[in-house]
Amino acid sequence: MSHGYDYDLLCIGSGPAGQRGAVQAAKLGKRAAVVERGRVVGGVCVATGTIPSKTFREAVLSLNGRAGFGRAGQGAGPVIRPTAEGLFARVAEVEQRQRDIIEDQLQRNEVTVFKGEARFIDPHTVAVTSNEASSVVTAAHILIAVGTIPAPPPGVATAPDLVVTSDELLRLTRLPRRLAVVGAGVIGIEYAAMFAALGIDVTVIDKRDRPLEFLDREIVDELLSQMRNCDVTFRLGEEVEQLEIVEGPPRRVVMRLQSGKRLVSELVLFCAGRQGATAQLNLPAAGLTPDERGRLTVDRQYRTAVPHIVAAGDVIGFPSLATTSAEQGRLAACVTFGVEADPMASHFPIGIYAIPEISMVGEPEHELTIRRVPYETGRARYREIARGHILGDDSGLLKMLFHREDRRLLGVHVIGTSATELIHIGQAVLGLGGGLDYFLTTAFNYPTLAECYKVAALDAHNKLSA
Ligand SMILES: Cc1cc2nc3c(=O)[nH]c(=O)nc-3n(C[C@H](O)[C@H](O)[C@H](O)COP(=O)(O)OP(=O)(O)OC[C@H]3O[C@@H](n4cnc5c(N)ncnc54)[C@H](O)[C@@H]3O)c2cc1C
Ligand SMILES: NC(=O)c1ccc[n+]([C@@H]2O[C@H](COP(=O)([O-])OP(=O)(O)OC[C@H]3O[C@@H](n4cnc5c(N)ncnc54)[C@H](O)[C@@H]3O)[C@@H](O)[C@H]2O)c1
Repeated sequence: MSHGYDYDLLCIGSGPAGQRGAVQAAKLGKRAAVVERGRVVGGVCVATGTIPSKTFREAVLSLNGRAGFGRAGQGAGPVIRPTAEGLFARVAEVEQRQRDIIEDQLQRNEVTVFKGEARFIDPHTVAVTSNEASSVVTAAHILIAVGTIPAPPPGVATAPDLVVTSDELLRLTRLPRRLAVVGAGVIGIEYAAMFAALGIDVTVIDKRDRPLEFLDREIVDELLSQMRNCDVTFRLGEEVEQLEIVEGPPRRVVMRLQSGKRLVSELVLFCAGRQGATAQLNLPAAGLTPDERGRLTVDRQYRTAVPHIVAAGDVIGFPSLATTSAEQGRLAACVTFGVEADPMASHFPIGIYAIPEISMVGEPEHELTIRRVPYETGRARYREIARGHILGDDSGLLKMLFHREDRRLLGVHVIGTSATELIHIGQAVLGLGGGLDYFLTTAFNYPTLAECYKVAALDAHNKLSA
């Protein structure tokens, strides 16, 4: 089918979507290649996103000596003053290991890797340009998996010591005493929690009145309360209009808010959304037009408006997670080569690696209320659970929502130690269409946090029987 082309599938971008798309094509016996403009393979996921941020979090937690709450150096023992160098060393080590694994996997599957920036010449032809070389590659099919870049801060360019996005944050050479975080999305909340746990004064500014609106409100309220206990200040309902650098000494950043206020900070993390990384692709040459945030629209089979070009991962928008991007990339490759593959399950979990961590699957309470679905809640607090005591986590909470009539599980919401792991029990039950009776009749290992499921189910059962 692809006679005359260099490759059967060319994936632009080597993040989770591009990698999985290429490997899936190779497994189907196709000639696959990946183009990556970054120094190394792995995408935002390995270079600046998921892997570095989660490794940094572990480094912070190991300083605190437990999965949680309070600030570095508090509690027993001498005060520890962490250094940027010490914290980031582990990040670099894990990133390198992840890259080795990905490179090895691509090599094993005979996927060619082109280093350079891809730019369409025509719908089947891409120019790949780097400082060292340039080449032209043709392909029968193309997977656009270029991911996203941070929205730029208004008014200033990023400056390593004053204004950073999540791309530069973990390259700081010293830790600040105060940090302002603009944007209380997932990135802002995660990093605010991590820096606060290091004893840094953190202020979070967001134009919305409630952060993380897609999560269950009870869980978000609990998170904000725990973050406030860690001295994080939230300025909600405040829009940052402009950033300005004031030459010192000391040099400072001034944030002008729409309300007329001015806030001064020694370092600003600007994480107020991300946009599709399509600006350099010359999409018109391929016959494609991105939306106003640089993203591409696809159908349920990841096809763009041009039949032989598919797109997957963050560049197509929600849910923009590493795991869903990888699965989309794999499915897009299957679709491309006419291989039957079940669509991705609709119930995928969301994990927010704040301190404490949060995870959810299914629907939050306010969505059920809006849709007038009759439901009952069951709660288990870690302080009632033996494993919670052993871990020293008294503030964790697991909440399940069941349909009042047929007792189906509708949603699970967890805040506390291992929430992002614990959620998968709920995900399996939800995905298999199970409900209250499963939890009432099953037994879990003891002492584990899984016991929360039993306790929460009994709580819901008692309410439904009352
Ligand atoms: C700070 C942060 C933390 C995150 N934490 C989590 C988390 O905990 N859990 C989670 O599930 N998700 C997390 N994410 C999201 C996750 O990283 C993304 O969903 C995932 O990386 C998207 O994969 P992708 O393959 O679509 O694109 P990306 O990983 O963004 O990869 C795209 C690649 O394409 C390359 N590229 C772009 N344009 C071109 C071009 N013209 N030519 C050649 N190459 C090009 C880029 O250099 C990049 O390497 C986080 C993101 C950030 C920013
Ligand atoms: N654990 C995870 O799964 C994880 C972790 C980190 C990032 N991610 C991914 O990264 C992306 C999140 O990126 P993000 O947090 O930058 O974006 P976001 O869009 O989620 O949040 C941006 C926030 O900034 C606020 N904002 C925008 N402009 C503002 C302004 N001028 N002043 C004040 N507030 C402003 C918005 O109200 C919003 O709350 C998502 O796609 C997410 O899926 C996922």
